[in-house]
Amino acid sequence: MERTEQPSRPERPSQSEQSEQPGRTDRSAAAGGGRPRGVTRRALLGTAGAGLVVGASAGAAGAVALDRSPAPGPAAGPGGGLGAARVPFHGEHQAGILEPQQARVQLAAFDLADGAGREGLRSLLRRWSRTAARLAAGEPADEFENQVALDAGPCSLTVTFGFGATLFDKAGLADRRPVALEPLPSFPADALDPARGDGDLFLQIGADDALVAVHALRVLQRQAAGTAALRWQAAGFARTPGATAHPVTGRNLMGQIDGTNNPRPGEEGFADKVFCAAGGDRPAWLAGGSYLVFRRIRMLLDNWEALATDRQERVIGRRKSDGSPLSAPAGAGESTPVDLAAQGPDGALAIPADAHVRVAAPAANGGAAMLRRGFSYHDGLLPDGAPDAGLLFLAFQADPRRGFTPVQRKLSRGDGLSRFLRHEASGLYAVPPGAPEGGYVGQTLLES
Ligand SMILES: C=CC1=C(C)c2cc3[nH]c(cc4nc(cc5[nH]c(cc1n2)c(C)c5CCC(=O)O)C(CCC(=O)O)=C4C)c(C)c3C=C
Ligand SMILES: [Fe+2]
Repeated sequence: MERTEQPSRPERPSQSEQSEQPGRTDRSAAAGGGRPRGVTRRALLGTAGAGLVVGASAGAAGAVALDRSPAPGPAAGPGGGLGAARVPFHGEHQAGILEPQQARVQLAAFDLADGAGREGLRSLLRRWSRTAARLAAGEPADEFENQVALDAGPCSLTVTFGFGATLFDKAGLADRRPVALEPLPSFPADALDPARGDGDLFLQIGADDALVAVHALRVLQRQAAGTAALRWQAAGFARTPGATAHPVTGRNLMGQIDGTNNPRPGEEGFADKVFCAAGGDRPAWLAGGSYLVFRRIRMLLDNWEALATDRQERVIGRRKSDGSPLSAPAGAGESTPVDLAAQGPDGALAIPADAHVRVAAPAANGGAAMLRRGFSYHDGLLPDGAPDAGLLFLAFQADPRRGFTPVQRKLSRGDGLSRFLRHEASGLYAVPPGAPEGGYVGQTLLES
């Protein structure tokens, strides 16, 4: 049975469409295009009382809880409702950056085969883009369709492509490698396994259904045969839409509300923090693109869970219950601004000197900022019985030399949270701009 187009397939809204907060823009608006053509706000929000509901305090792209419960009517049923939500593949920026995080993610990196060269890369990127666009629109792949996800709609599928530094030499593009794609420095306590990081080509595949994401990966992997081989793969998850009674920013496996203080689309300076511009040492082909830092960060959950809640909260600087900063009264809510100077009745800092939010804050790092979009992972137990679980940290930024690197340098030295973390794999990728209709991701690199 083939999946068919639904007559009234709702588009998946951007963060701003969900939050309805003034001053925010949706993915296309951030790209200067406004709401996707032909999609009304009503379609984006679903019918009254059903569909998409958003919290006022949501702060993070990808951290906004969203009720995508099926709307009544013709879109319900197989591929309808939540499954019918779709994110257009084409646009100024690639999909999977500004949209809310889906419930599932597959991350994968590939290495280019010897001899594939520039032509092999171009052909692969064309095929991958075509397939990603078809799957995101709810159409079957036009090659290697294995019918694994036949009954499902696109479930907000996004496929985001990244290029590792090693790609450029192999594809005869060394002169086009961005300077900012230089390897990340090693940080104290890094315990990185290169086999689970780096890679020439990177894919972030997000969907609200695990099978839809795995299906996309499988098809893309088979299309790469002979041109690029899978180097590593990781599966992650975030909160499933509709899992909470009220929209709340998602939690990580330490139980913290994670993603509150992300840069927000529509805020002044957002694009400068997240997207690349041309000029200076910044290549024109990457304008409108971004850089993605990936870190596989294992959490020492047995140690963490042995800590009393009030001590856990002092490690972060925010309460577990509602994410409110320790500088504000309990119950103030996660959107309450952090006051790093606030003192308790005893005169001590309300947010401890080594609290994660203090050490990571842009104010403490010369304004360094990034758009975090991480997913949890839980891959069973290690030989010593500890959970192999943590965060697939993903952060988009305009320049890692001004974003991730200075912040991680500081965290690795003075962050109370780092006692409970192990950085086990790492990757840095240039994320090209989005492709126009009829184009492919990477075209600006390969054809300009
Ligand atoms: C180098 C960058 C960062 C890494 C690595 C990192 C790992 C990491 N963080 C959490 C949990 C939380 N982080 C929070 C805030 C926060 N984290 C970073 C950067 C890195 N985190 C920044 C820039 C910020 C925002 C700081 C601010 O401006 O206030 C929070 C608080 C809620 C929030 O704002 O998101 C939590 C919780 C974990 C568990 C983790 C590694 C596993
Ligand atoms: Fe953090």
